Amino acid sequence: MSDFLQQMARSSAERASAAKRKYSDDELDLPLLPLRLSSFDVIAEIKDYSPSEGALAGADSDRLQQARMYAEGGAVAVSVLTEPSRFAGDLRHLREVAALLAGAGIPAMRKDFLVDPVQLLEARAAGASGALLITAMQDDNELGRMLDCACDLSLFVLLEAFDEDDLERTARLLEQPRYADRADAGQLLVGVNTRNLRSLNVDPDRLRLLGPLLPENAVCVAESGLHTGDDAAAAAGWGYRMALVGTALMRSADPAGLIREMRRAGSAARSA
Ligand SMILES: O=C(O)c1ccccc1NCC(=O)[C@H](O)[C@H](O)COP(=O)(O)O
Repeated sequence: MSDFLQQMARSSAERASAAKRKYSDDELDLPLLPLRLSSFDVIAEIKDYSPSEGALAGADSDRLQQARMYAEGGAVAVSVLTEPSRFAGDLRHLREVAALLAGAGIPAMRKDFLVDPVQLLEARAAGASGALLITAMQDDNELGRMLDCACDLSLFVLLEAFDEDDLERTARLLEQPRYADRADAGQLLVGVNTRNLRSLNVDPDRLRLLGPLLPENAVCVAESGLHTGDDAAAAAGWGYRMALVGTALMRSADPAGLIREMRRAGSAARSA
């Protein structure tokens, strides 16, 4: 595991032990929204700060207005960073965005470095309908425990890979009927993150190079460093059916228009 992920795993475990408690059925009884997939989709991210780019949200920026624009552009889901130490995230951000989006039928996803099932309960209690899990942060048993908890809570999962090894492990997990069924239903997605966790730069070539290793029985998501419709079209040509986009949308003067353009270009490339 890279130093960055090790650091994130340690601080995440500390947060998880502080979060350990029982969650009542009432707390978990919030709207649960499945992903409704189309030909090519965008998961739009709310991200106030990026370790590689610095501040993405100005002091006067309005998180809820940003989420409204994501909904207007047709985002399939909104990812909300909750990691506090390097991304200035907070569970409160997720709670606010999920409550707003529930009215529009758009699921919110917890984006963090999750290492303990209690953090999935926490996500659900904040109104999330999905969560990101990072394959490289856990061994198969630990990851299985997280996936089982997510299935029990009916959360959709974006299972994130950084390299060939992660994708091989993912393919083995997807041989298990429980996870294969979730993947078939489009509720277990497989992501490829182009971020190099040593330099923190993105490596756009990774999407192309790992394209042939994408599992056939899952919807695959191109993550990090996508900025334009052309980027979405290229990803679609390599076998991805979704893009996870944060920085470009946080910086755009017209996030709804950019989401529409990425969806259009990705979808056109898929049908070409
Ligand atoms: O965003 C970063 O600088 C970063 C650094 C180290 C590990 C992860 C990082 N980002 C998490 C993500 O995966 C992205 O937020 C997500 O894929 C969206 O990427 P982008 O569109 O490039 O903001």
